[in-house]
Amino acid sequence: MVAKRKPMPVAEAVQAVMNVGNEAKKEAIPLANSYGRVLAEDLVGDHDVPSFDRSPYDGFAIRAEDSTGANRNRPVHFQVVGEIGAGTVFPRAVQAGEAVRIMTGAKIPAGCDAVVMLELADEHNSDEMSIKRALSPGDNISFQGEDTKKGTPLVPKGTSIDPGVIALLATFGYAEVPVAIRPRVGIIATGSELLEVHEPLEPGKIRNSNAYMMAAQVERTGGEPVLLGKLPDDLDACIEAVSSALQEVDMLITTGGASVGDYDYVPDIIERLGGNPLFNKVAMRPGSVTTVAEIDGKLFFGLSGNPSACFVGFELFVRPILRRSLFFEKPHLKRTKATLGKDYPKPNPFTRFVRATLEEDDGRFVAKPGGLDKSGSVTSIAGADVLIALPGGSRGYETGMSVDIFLLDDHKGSEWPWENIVASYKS
Ligand SMILES: Nc1nc2c(c(=O)[nH]1)N[C@H]1C(S)=C(S)[C@@H](COP(=O)(O)OP(=O)(O)OC[C@H]3O[C@@H](n4cnc5c(N)ncnc54)[C@H](O)[C@@H]3O)O[C@H]1N2
Ligand code: MOO
Repeated sequence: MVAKRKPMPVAEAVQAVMNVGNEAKKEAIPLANSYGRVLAEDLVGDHDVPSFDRSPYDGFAIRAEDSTGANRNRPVHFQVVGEIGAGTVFPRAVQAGEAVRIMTGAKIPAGCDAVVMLELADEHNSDEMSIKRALSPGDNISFQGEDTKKGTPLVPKGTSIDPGVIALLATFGYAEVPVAIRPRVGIIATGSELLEVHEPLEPGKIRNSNAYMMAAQVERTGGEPVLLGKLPDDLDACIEAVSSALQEVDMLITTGGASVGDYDYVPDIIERLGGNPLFNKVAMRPGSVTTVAEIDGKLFFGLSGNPSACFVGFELFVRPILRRSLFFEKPHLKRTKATLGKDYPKPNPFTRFVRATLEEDDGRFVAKPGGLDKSGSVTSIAGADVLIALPGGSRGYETGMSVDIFLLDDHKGSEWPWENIVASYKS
């Protein structure tokens, strides 16, 4: 007789994993390699940006008061006393009636408080120009600190480094960037039916797809996958492999063997290695067999062998703790609402996480369950944008109902109807 397992509610199970401390650690890496990594310290501007008043235009820097009264009939003339490009500083204070030819990005010379655009100045020769309109102090100046002031918090730690963050890191002189060390996540596939990816099919066998899928999930989350191969259904071999893998990695995932069958060894492995089980069944579908334990102070995830269940188990249980150990403040999948795009008549006592595509219809997000909705299905994972969360109960769900969705990719969103936009901006 197989011992009955008691399913733990999903939220409680997720919390149980999050309660296991997984300290985030940092390292310094070159800026050029930091894209996609996670910032390990708050980024605070240590100087004003820009750090000096500068010209936003090619033109002439003047004293605004000297232009008083200029109009079309009575242009005001200036003596052009020099020229500066960006990076060059005019060496002296500008006097009454003088102008400095200045290029975009150059520091405003001392004494000047306005810039006339080149197009609005009449140049008479290389050392004289006139203008037909008066300027006010501050006209056409990019002021020191207008972008950001020294001491302003700009990007919190735990943020993915994207091109905008890279621009800031470069602006503030981070040749080396403090980033979270990518936790090493070991992946072992179990099952005597598994073939390597390059092997031809044989009767009763399948290729190991879960290990590679999870390696990609680990990478997408920000961790470093460590593929540790596949194991036959042999308890001693599994125990040996899990035990030595745990020495090498920060957390370990196995796929397969988590259920109650004759060769489902996950419970035995945990027991034999003296692990502390957090749960061995979750009130969800797919992935009800998801088992998590702490062994030797490290998290051990026994995910289902069924591909869709394995996928969901990773996103719900592995992703958040991995993100927590990358300093993320909000480690869980982003949640929002959408309209159900297709009937889901199958009632279930457990919460269901249904793979679906996300489309936009008349300004609303519509989530459409796609493909075969079985936990053994592999095809419906590809192309899934979201997981629809359907609470357990005795009824099904109808098209048009409002449902919670979890976004599988941080940057998901509907694509712009680009041709329409281009058409509407034809000027
Ligand atoms: N009597 C019961 N049988 C089952 C129960 C149950 O409660 N009572 N639960 C079912 C549910 S739900 C799930 S989910 C599966 C979970 O099974 P395991 O985690 O033990 O996984 P396996 O039996 O090893 O494999 C399941 C399925 O997935 C295929 N598989 C395994 N590894 C991989 C891989 N690396 N890549 C691709 N596919 C893989 C495997 O061949 C099986 O077809 O148990 C149900 N049974
Ligand atoms: O755990 Mo199974 O995936 O519920 O279907």
